[in-house]
Amino acid sequence: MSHSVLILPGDGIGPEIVAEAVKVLITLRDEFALNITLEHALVGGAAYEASGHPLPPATLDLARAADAVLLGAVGGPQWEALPIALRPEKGLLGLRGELGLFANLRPAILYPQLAAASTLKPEIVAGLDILIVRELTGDIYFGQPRGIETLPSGEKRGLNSMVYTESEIERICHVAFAAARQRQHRVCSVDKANVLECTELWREVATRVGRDYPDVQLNHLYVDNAAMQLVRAPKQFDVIVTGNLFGDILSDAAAMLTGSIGMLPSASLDANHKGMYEPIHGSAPDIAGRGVANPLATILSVAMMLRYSLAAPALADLVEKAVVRVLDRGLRTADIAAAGTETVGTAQMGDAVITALRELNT
Ligand SMILES: NC(=O)c1ccc[n+]([C@@H]2O[C@H](COP(=O)([O-])OP(=O)(O)OC[C@H]3O[C@@H](n4cnc5c(N)ncnc54)[C@H](O)[C@@H]3O)[C@@H](O)[C@H]2O)c1
Ligand SMILES: CC(C)[C@H](C(=O)O)[C@@H](O)C(=O)O
Ligand SMILES: [Mg+2]
Repeated sequence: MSHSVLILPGDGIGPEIVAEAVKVLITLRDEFALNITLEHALVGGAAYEASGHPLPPATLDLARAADAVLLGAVGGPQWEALPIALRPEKGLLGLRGELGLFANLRPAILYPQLAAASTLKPEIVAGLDILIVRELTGDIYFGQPRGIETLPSGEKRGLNSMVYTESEIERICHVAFAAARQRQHRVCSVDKANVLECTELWREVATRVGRDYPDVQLNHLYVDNAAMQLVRAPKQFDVIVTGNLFGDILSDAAAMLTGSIGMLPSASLDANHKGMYEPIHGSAPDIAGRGVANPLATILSVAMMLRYSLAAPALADLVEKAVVRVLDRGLRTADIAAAGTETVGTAQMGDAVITALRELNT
């Protein structure tokens, strides 16, 4: 069966890193019998420039029709003065919300070859393998009411609402517990139940769902402690399940444990395994256009796409093995290179992954 994949390069380094991931998809299509069709569309700032909206209806329609979406990154300083509703980030949030992509899987794995690239001591991070399960369509990101209003005094007030329903918490917790069953059978639920009622409910529901998984050990941490534990002793974690905002922040922190944010892929899934796949990093305006960004997070996102949406787990393994092989060979983009050592550019890294894929096929 043919699967359709929509490519949304986005802004900044998005087009550069996505180009390498598309090379991987095309190689798999042409040389490894992966039955896919590729479509391209605009999202984010690029779409705003072309059509006045960060998520044009045509892009949303294509995304709805696709089996999987590959997204680079959105945003940039040139769009920061726009109203929130027209900002590039709204394009991304619109896709997540409209497609119902509530389950965001963000694995943080330390490749042994990159132990020296982590800012933490090697013994703290060696063997690290965490899965952050971030709820992606609720919380303060989507809660109502929201906005900036002017009070009778003339002073302005900004407002966002942290909102979760029981069913939203339940379904993401089931994703986390099911994932833990495939791993180390441990779930840490992260909240701020000592202060916020919304997350008091989160803890209650997580505990209830946990009773369906007696073989999985559940513990709870407040988010401030969880942030501290992530840098103190990250290997204590197996699966972390948390809300949209805490998951956003904790996953960037987890990224640095692995050496670079340029290494972390993600999958955002609906209830039927339709998914959007993107690196967890942003459009990196500081390095955009220079051909130096690390494409591996995006290429590893393709591996997740193969596994979760394209029913091609063997090819997913192959892509991951190819990434390991280029790391073994010592290829390093600037973000994962030790000081003073040789680096490769975005396209060279992508080409090296393709070479490794072909070698692994023989
Ligand atoms: N999913 C997304 O599309 C997404 C995610 C985060 C931020 N953003 C947007 O991106 C823009 C920039 O945000 P930011 O600077 O806070 O975060 P960022 O993730 O873009 O960059 C943070 C730092 O990491 C570096 N970096 C990121 N990706 C890299 C890669 N692949 N290779 C090498 N280095 C990399 C950048 O150079 C920068 O120094 C903002 O507009 C923000 O809203 C988008
Ligand atoms: C760009 C922004 C909307 C996004 C988020 O906050 O979810 C990003 O930081 C991410 O982690 O994917
Ligand atoms: Mg983020």
